[in-house]
Amino acid sequence: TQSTRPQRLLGAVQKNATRGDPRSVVKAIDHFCRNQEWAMNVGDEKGCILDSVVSEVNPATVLELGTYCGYSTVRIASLLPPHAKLITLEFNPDFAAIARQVIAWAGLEHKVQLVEGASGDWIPKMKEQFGVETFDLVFLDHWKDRYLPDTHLMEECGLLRKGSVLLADNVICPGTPDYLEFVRSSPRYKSQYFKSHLEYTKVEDGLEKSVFLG
Ligand SMILES: O=C(NCCO)c1cc(-c2ccc(F)cc2)cc(O)c1O
Ligand SMILES: [Mg+2]
Repeated sequence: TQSTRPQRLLGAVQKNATRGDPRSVVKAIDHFCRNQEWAMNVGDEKGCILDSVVSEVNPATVLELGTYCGYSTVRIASLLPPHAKLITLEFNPDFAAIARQVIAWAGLEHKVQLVEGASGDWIPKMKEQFGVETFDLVFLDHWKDRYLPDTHLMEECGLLRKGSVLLADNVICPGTPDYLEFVRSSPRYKSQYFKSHLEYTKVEDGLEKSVFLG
């Protein structure tokens, strides 16, 4: 039976990365995606921007929407302080199964809670299920048409505080026009665009960093 691309990506990690070494996991995935098969990880170029925002925010609580194979989960979790928590939501069970193994290979299970299901269902349950007050950082990288409704939902559920940072992938490609228009025009957000490229390509893409002003 045929393997899937996520399964082949996991194989590349298990073959080429060192257990317990997050940087080697990131390097192995980037090498696989550049040389064998493109995959929709945030990638190395946008990944460096992600790293700098994570380091600047130094978050105690992080929400990632869209785990895929766990590439950005590993990048973020490897930069978190000792007792910080990252909750990552993934709708696709096949992606989630691969991501769990990638995160485990990196030795980061203790920092990461991977939740399977729809963001729209789980966001309202965050406080009661995971004892979360508010998120210091949210990385949006899931279905592009869910960025805006989920941002409204996070506000309504009191999951954002003054200074919470939203960092959104793919605001140009595939694009999130309604989200971009909202965060750039709303008086409740201070937005900034980080121009980059679609992972492993020369196509323009970028990250939008938006600070919630309360
Ligand atoms: O759909 C995406 N993520 C949610 C599902 O896990 C996604 C898609 C693409 C992409 C795909 C096809 C193409 F032609 C161009 C871009 C890129 C990304 O970074 C992404 O996050
Ligand atoms: Mg993406």
